Amino acid sequence: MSVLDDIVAGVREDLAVREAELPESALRERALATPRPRDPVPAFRSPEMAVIAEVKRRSPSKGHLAEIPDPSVLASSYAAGGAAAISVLTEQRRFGGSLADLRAVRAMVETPLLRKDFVVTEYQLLEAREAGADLALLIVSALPGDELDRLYAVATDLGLTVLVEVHDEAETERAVALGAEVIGVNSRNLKTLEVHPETFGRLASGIPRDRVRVAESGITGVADVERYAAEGADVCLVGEALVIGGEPEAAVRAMRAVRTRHEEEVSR
Ligand SMILES: O=C(O)c1ccccc1NCC(=O)[C@H](O)[C@H](O)COP(=O)(O)O
Repeated sequence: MSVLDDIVAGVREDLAVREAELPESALRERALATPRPRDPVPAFRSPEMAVIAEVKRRSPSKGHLAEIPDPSVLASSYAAGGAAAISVLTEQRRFGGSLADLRAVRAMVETPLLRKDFVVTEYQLLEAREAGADLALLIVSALPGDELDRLYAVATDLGLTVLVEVHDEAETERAVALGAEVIGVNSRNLKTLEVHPETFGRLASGIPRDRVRVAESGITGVADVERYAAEGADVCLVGEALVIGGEPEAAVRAMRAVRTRHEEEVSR
C-alpha cells in the first residue's frame, strides 16, 4: 500500500463517522445556505507571485512541524503578508488538522481558503463549502476512473474553485483535458515522499498559458520562488517553510514580491 493509499484509507474511516453523525442531505442544506465562495483566480493571475500559505502542523514526510494552537492567528499573519489564499490542512491522522481549523480561520480572515485534504467523495466537498472554503483540492492520482471528472463537476457546481494536483505527464494531460483552470504540480512524490524540484519545470510546459500554474511543495524561500517564477509559475503553495520560519508575515511578503512571467507572456 502506498502512503497515499494509506492516507486515503484513514480519511475514509474518519469520513464514515462524520457521515453517520450528519446525513448528506442535511449537510447539503447547510452548505447551500452559506455565502457563495470567493473567486481566488484574479489574485492568482497577478504580476507578482501569488502565494498560497498553508496551515500545517505535521506531515508524513517530516513528522511534527509546529504546534499552531490557534490557526486563525497564523492565518492573520499570512493575510497581512498578502497571501492570495490560505490552505488549511484538514486531514487529522497524518497532518493534525481538522474542519474546526478551517472554521476558525474563516471566522478571522477574508482571504480565499483552500480545504487541503484527500477528497474522494461529494460529502467532503459539501463539508468544505459548509465550513467556509472557497477552493478544494482534487489529487488526480487519488481519483481513479471517472471520479475526477465527477467530483470536479460537483465542486464547481458548488461554486468552489478546484486545485487539480498532478505529479506526472499523464496526470497533467488529464487535468488539462478536464478543463481545470487551476493546476498544481506537486513536486513531492506521494509514493516516496521525496521532493524533486525539477518536476515543476518538466510538467509546466504541458499546461497551457490560459490556466493558472501552481508550484507545490519543498519551497524553502525566495530563491525557490524565483526559480519557479522563471519556469512559469503563477502561484507557489508553501507550508513547512512558513510554519517553522518564525516570521510568516514577512516571509509571505518577500515571496509575493517576486515577479512572475505573466505580464511578459500576456504582452507577447
Ligand atoms: O507533506 C507531506 O509530507 C505530504 C505527504 C503525503 C501527501 C501530502 C503531503 N503534503 C501535502 C502537500 O501538498 C503539502 O503540504 C504542500 O504542498 C506544502 O508543502 P511544503 O511546503 O513542502 O510543506
